Amino acid sequence: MTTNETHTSLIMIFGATGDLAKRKLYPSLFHLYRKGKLADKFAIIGTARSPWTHEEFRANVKDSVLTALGSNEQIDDFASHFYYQPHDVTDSESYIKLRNLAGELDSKYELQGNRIFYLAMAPEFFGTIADHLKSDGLTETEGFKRLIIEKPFGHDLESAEKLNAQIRQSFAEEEIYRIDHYLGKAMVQNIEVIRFANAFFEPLWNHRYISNIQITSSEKLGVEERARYYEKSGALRDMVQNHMLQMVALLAMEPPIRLSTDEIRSEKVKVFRALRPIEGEEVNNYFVRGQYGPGSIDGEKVEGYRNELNVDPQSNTETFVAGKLMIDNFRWAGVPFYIRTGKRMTAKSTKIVVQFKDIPMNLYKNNHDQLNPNLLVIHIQPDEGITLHLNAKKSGQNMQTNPVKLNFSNEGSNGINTPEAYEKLLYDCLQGDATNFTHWDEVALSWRFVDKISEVWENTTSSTFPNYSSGSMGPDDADKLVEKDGFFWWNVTDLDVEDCK
Ligand SMILES: NC(=O)C1=CN([C@@H]2O[C@H](COP(=O)(O)OP(=O)(O)OC[C@H]3O[C@@H](n4cnc5c(N)ncnc54)[C@H](OP(=O)(O)O)[C@@H]3O)[C@@H](O)[C@H]2O)C=CC1
Ligand SMILES: O=C1O[C@H](COP(=O)(O)O)[C@@H](O)[C@H](O)[C@H]1O
Repeated sequence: MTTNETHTSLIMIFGATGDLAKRKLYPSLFHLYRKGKLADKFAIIGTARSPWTHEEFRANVKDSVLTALGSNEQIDDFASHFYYQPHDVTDSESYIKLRNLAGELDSKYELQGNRIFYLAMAPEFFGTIADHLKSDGLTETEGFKRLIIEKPFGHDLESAEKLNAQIRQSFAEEEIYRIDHYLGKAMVQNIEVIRFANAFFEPLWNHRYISNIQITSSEKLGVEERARYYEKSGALRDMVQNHMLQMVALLAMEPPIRLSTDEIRSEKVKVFRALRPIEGEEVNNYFVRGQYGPGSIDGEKVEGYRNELNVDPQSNTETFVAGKLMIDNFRWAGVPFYIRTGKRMTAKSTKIVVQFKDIPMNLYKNNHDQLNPNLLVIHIQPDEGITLHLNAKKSGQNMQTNPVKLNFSNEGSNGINTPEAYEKLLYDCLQGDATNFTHWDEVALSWRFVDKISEVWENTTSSTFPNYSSGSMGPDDADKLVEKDGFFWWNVTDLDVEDCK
């Protein structure tokens, strides 16, 4: 469901002085404002412990927009909608102050009692805030009330269940918007369109014609200042439980009977239910973990993970995961979905490669032509687009083949598209469209899958860490994982849309 309406709401941001708010949320809100999607009837209340005034807050918001977008047109008008209330999440009294300010702004901007609460804070506070929002009367409102909740949603299934039960005391499932920012990326949203709006893909989209699917999401950055969180999370919880599994679900799901939130989510849930559980001794046959050592990125020397700030020098935390997922249903029987993700790799790149099966016979082999497999490459970031790798005839008087690439480049959006993803998702929430947010059932099933793997990894110290150099594409075992099935990882750095023209 999407419309181009403008929307009226109060947005209350918990964690308003933090990194996410500054780098992603304020620039996204500014974009929406500039595009006329927020109209004049909106107000933002920022809250955190820092004792800022409204003016200091507005100056920070302007600064973050200027830094991210370099734009100052309409910035003063935009910033005038921002208000700040210092507040400690555990202190009941300050929720009363927030409630009073919300009431005042409701009348001033004619917000019809619509409220979005955005929890951009450390996850240990999510439950407490949700409790207070109800007990201190902030959710008693005449309009809609919606809760946007950042990742991670729990640390494992048990903690996620507890958190879910707690927030469900204050919000109904349809009022909860669990963010997975990959679901806001243009080309992730395009997966469904590519599959379900093209006559020639859907008939081929199954085990008869697809040999394997590879999803790579590599980063050049290391752990940066996030070691306190990352040491307990690792790449499996940080990237696989959410973003990687969500992409798998979109690639593997059945066509929904209609494009409604419930129908799409229900098809994704069926994929998670069909995921072959990997546990115990099987884990190391299906999954490979890695941790970066020192190396060089863009010609600059960088430290290994164990030397990063706040990281245990003996850390057993994985900064890289490669895995083979099997979806045990009729459509996907026998087709491996390979995933890999990690920090400090060669390139910042997210790509999906769908490799089709070889044709039954090569008629051109007398010319010693090696036929390349057909590939569909979906470029998620930094370049956005689609490439089809085909075989065509070489020009001239011969019957020789030549690999060719048909390319669609999503012009005008070359870069890391995270702010745009937040913009889309914020707008979806304003519209009450939860399709691109994760339902509790998806979260629960993906934790159930991931927990079995982390159980094994946490109970066995890796004797090989660090096992890949910064600036590489991960440990050798990740290559072996795919090679033992007769495949290899397609080189994502050779597959850029620009290179395919
Ligand atoms: N940063 C990013 O790129 C991403 C972040 N996320 C998620 O977003 C959330 C926020 O992350 P991030 O912005 O990086 O975190 P930060 O540590 O930068 O910000 C935390 C915020 O919480 C406030 N805060 C801390 N303790 C309290 C308290 N007791 N009462 C009230 N406010 C408090 C801090 O402000 P003050 O000190 O003034 O109180 C600050 O505004 C996390 O769940 C994270 O996992 C998800 C994806 C990417
Ligand atoms: O959620 C997260 O995602 C980022 C990667 O996001 P991207 O949009 O830049 O691809 C990752 O760096 C971070 O560790 C993780 O928490």
